Formats: sequence, structure tokens, C-alpha cells
Amino acid sequence: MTRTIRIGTRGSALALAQTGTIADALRRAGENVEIVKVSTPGDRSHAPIAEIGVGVFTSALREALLNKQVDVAIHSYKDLPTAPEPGIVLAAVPLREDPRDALIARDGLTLGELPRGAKVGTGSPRRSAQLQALGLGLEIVPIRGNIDTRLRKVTDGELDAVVLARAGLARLGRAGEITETLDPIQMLPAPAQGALAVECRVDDVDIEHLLRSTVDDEATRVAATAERAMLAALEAGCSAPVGALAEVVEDLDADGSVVERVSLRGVAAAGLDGESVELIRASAVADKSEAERLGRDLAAELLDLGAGALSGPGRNSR
Ligand SMILES: NCc1[nH]cc(CCC(=O)O)c1CC(=O)O
Repeated sequence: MTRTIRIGTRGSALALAQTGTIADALRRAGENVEIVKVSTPGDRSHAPIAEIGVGVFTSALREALLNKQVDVAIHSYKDLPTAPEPGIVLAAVPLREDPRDALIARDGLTLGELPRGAKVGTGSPRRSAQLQALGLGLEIVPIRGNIDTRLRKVTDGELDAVVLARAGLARLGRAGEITETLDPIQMLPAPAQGALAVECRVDDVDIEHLLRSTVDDEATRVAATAERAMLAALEAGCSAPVGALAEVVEDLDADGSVVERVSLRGVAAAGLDGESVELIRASAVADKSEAERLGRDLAAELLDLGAGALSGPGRNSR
């Protein structure tokens, strides 16, 4: 009897698309795979994420893993709380999609073309702060719901535009509706945006090795490690208005040999009430093996620059 690996996922179209790619990779490696949908409070409630709390999309899946209802859990990495979960290991971080945010606006408009007072929908204080900081006079409208619901608000004329992760749109085959991909200089994504987290039980060493060898991408893991270490060190969990983007880059060592380094940019918003938005930015580079320390150091620098004065309601990195 060959084993069947049960993969737990949320039931949203996005989650199923993400899980499908991992299931396919495991099938190509000769494994039997079964996909198990797990409903989470985040799927059932329409309250703002800031009210229902961190981990709304992920804790039910982790429970199903610990209860042995499933053997693998697949999350959007950016939705995972930064605190490690006892009994669970992050077995793989697959190759990341484009991590940037995207604008989907009426009439093919870009950010710069939207008129003052244009209504832009987002439920994310991170996106909201960075949009306000552009000084374009945009009116930020809080929204929630799945990607389809959000896009419909633009087609229906209720909003002039929405901002969403490019990765989610791409996975749903809707990247064609993007009217502008936002440059990270204007809009840093959420830490680990566009990446998946593939978890299994700590004692399931076989499954861990299988996942590591079939779906893990080292550069993505290194980048996400730096971004999430920064977030964790800002002591804000995933509810702070924080953006981060790391990339593995080739560099020349002192002796002229090519080395891989990790380059990290971070932003934190302070004074997030109404009109007054102050963004604090910093960046740094370190050896690839120092991703975790780089993230912590950059957080310390952001705190020195005043990020500790984080304020405002509904802190949320997404
Ligand atoms: N917070 C919701 C969420 N969680 C993961 C994604 C898709 C993108 C990703 O995997 O990072 C989205 C939608 C969005 O932010 O537009």
C-alpha cells in the first residue's frame, strides 16, 4: 500500500489554485496526493482582519495538521503569524510569484492618472499608508472580501480602483486586469507577499524531506526569512503597517569572486491617523547566510528612525 499525502488548504479559489501547483509537483515526484479543504474563521467572517485577529486564515489549518486530519498545510506565507507553532515545521517555501502590489483601476488608469478624490479600495493599513503618502489626494476606502468581490467593486463603478497583490491575481488568471504594477519604491509589499508556506508536523521527517527536495526554493526562502525577521523584530506581528522586500543578488567579494547576498528594503508607517502619514524607510545588504540577522538589524534601524511611534487603528501588514 502506497501512502496518500493529505494536503490541507483553505477552500477559496486562490488557496485552491496555490495548493494545486504544490499537489502537481508532488504528483510529478510520484506521490499520491489528496486535497482536503479546511474552512477558517477568516473565510466565514466579513469583519475587518484587525478585529478578528492574526492567524484567522491559518490557525484552523494548523489545527487540522496537529490533529492529523491532514499531513501538509499550505498557507499564503504573508498570512502566517510570525511566532513559531510548536509541533509544526516550515518544510518548504516554493518559488515566489512576483511579490509586488498591483493597481486595478477603471478605464485602464494608472495611479498618477487617477483624479484627486478618486476612491481606492484596500483593507490594508500598509497599502493605505503608502497610498496616502504619495500625496495624490486619493480617498482610501476600507474593503474586504475575496479577490473577485474586490475587483467587482471597480467594474460596478463603486470604486475607481483597488490595490491587490499581483501574485493572487496571477494565480487566478486575472493578471490581465492590472492597470499598473506598483514600483516597490512607492509601494513595498507585505513581508513574504507572493510566497507560500508549506508546513508539516515536526515528527514527520520523511514528509519534511520530501517537501524540501521537491518544492522548496532557496532564494525565496532566504528573502522571506529576511522580510519576516524584520517584521517579527518590529514586534508588530503581522498587524503592523510594515512593508518589506528582499532579493538575493549577485555581488563581488573582496577577492573578486561572485557571492550571493541578500538585499532588504523596509518601510514602516507612523502617525497613521487621517491625513498625517509619515513613512520611515531603510535598506541594507548582508551575506545570504545572515538573512535573519539582516531582518532584525533593519528593524532596529527603523525603530531608531522612529518606527517605534507606530500608531493608528487597525494595524495590519497586509
Ligand atoms: N491578505 C489576503 C491575501 N493573502 C494572500 C494573498 C495573495 C497574495 C500572496 O500570496 O501574497 C492575498 C490577497 C491580496 O493581498 O491581494
